[in-house]
Amino acid sequence: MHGKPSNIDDEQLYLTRVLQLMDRQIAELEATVDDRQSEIVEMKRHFWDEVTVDKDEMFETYVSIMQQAKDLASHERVQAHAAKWMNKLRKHIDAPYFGRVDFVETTDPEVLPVYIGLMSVTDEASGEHLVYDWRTPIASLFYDYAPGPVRYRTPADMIEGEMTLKRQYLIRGGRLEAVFDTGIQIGDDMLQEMLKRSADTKMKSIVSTIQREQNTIIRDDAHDVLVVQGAAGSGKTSAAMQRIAYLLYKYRDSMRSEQIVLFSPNDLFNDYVSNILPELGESNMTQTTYQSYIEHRLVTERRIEDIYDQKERLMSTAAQLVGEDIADIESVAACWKASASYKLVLDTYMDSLKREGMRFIRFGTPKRTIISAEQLADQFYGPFADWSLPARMDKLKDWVLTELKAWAEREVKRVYRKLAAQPNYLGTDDELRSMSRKQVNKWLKLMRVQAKKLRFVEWEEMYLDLMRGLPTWTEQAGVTVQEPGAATNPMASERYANDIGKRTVERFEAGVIPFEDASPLLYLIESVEGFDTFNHIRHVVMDEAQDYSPFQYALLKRLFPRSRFTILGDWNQAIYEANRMSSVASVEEMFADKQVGVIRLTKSYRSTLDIMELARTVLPYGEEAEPFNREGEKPELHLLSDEAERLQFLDSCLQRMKADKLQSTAIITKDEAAAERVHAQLHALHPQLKRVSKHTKQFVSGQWVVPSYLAKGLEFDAVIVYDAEEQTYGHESDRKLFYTVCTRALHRLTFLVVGQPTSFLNNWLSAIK
Ligand SMILES: Nc1ncnc2c1ncn2[C@@H]1O[C@H](COP(=O)(O)OP(=O)(O)OP(=O)(O)O)[C@@H](O)[C@H]1O
Repeated sequence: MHGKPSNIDDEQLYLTRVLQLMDRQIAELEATVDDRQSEIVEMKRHFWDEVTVDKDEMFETYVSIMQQAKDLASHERVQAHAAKWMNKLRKHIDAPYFGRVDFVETTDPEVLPVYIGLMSVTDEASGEHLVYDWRTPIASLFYDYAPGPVRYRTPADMIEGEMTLKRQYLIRGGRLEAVFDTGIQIGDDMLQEMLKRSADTKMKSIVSTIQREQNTIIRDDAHDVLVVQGAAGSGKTSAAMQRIAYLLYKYRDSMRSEQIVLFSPNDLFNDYVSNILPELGESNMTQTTYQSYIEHRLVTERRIEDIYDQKERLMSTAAQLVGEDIADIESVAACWKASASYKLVLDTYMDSLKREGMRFIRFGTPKRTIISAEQLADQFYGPFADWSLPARMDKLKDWVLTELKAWAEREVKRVYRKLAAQPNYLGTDDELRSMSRKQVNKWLKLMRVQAKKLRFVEWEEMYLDLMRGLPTWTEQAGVTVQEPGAATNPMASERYANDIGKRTVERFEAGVIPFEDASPLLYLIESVEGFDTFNHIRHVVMDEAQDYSPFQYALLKRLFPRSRFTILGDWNQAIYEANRMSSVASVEEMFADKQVGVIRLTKSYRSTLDIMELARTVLPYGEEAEPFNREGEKPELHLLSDEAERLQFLDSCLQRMKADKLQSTAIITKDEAAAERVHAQLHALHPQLKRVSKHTKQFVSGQWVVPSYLAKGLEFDAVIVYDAEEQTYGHESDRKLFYTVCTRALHRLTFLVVGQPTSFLNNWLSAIK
């Protein structure tokens, strides 16, 4: 492009040119797709006609078949590629670009206008790049600089020059609706426009308004582990999604979307973010949760408690102890079992297993033992004793397989003799042999699977051995059990260890593996069996990373040894006191053997200025969160005389939100029981009202009742905090939970209170008096 469009008419002409080119390309690709489709159909129909089948020349026949198959595959590849490109053009033709920078390279006086969009558009006839993909190196100028001296890095070089213009466009349905010339930040006007919008059902991409600090996250390539601490609503999740799209573009020849894994808090959140990559023209990555990995890996008949059940349990025991001056043993146990100190206890226990303590499961049929538990232990602690634990397991497996084979040979003969000795005629000799083999193979097959999967250890029983002797093991490990933040006290420690051990045994006996025990149990199993690894995974993204314990980090790190990590968290929102990495510094320590980068996002985009200012008073000592200057309704607090009046008021709130056409409203209760109650009471009047539970899989717009901890990571146009009283949010440990709840609101925040408002609101209430 020579000569730059400088006024609105020129811009209109440029857009028309781009649209015409895209239209032409779509038409050409359509023709290619259709042609190839008919050719493929023809080739498939006449595949054998084209092959020369020559009985005497088998090699020639083989070559001929291979050639035909190769031609077919090549046609199919071309067709798939053309179809993909065509769909991309169709998708982006409504708004082919959103930004432009004019760049003059130091070594060349010509002005290069760089239009930036979601995909590149090139005029192949002239070789001109009419639109650059937002992920190209030159496009980074748009996100990083104001007009003036600039530079960007290409794979080969650093290019320097000057930016003479920075412009943004609002294009909808192929029509140019607005043009803004912008300065340092990507137009505040544009961002205001974006942020004023209603919360949609799914998270949206932010490509056209990525901020400079977010761009450093998206394009960072220097670190193996990138840790992002970002205030609530600072765009951590959004930036992470764009980062994945960026990496898929940059490494398009070597990285596929399935090689990227997103660990998110739950299925609902996974659904919430599932649209972004397809919107950006990429396939979705693998999305999972830590719980689903644990459930896949721990083969057990017991129910594995998840973090939400644990939270409910801890909230209810804490509520029972309000005002009492005794330690909450449930909370002490949950915190301690997620700590590095408990890991030392497990390591000590594991060390002892080298000498004794392994519990094995016999091999055999229900009636007959083939290899007893004692024989297995004799091998493990006898001939294999010099090897490491995983090597011993491997050797034991081989030994078992050999023993089983020998048994099977003996058993087939025995069964055959038994059948042959029967007075009734059962079949020919061959038939009798085959019957005997079949009978034995049935058991052999089962036992071989058991051996190959190393399912011959009673792991849960061993874990309970550890629990029964917990005070001793703790002492041997040289650590103490203590309340979080309390001073070391060996007497109290022994009592705690004893109590914790007993309670754990009781829970296991009741058929439940508590959440705090699931990761340690898996750690025990994997340390002895050898660790599971997913070597093909290239990148792991952990969202809500403050909610993972050191144990979980250690497991994930080992699971993905060849992967880079993007770790996003907000330590202000660490609502699982019992299960968390204490700080960004501890994450850095965890990955001390890798190149770690830390980025802090302090600006918050989600909520209005008033909501963010309120949130800041809830957490005065938290990490900085600078609100984006967006006006809205002031947060409200309503004092109500009783539960009946609260429900009545809620009913009118819901009606108002509906009349105001808000797309999404959340009534946030502290716990699940309250959510169930509110939903049951209001459902008749508001049949559209839905309740979120940990089993909810789909995020759709509308009116919801949500327990506090499940609202994490999500956002709503309006949030009504159902039970904002001291009685509910009265404990210091609820402060971050309350902060998290308040920061879910984009435009409106309402507190309902029966009794005394929570003291977390005191600062705000005195400020607005
Ligand atoms: N650069 C941006 N342009 C437009 N919108 C943005 C930008 N950055 C963030 N947002 C919007 O701000 C909101 C919050 O973003 P996001 O959910 O990614 O933040 P977060 O840091 O993960 O939040 P939290 O930790 O509170 O869950 C979203 O609505 C997102 O679209």
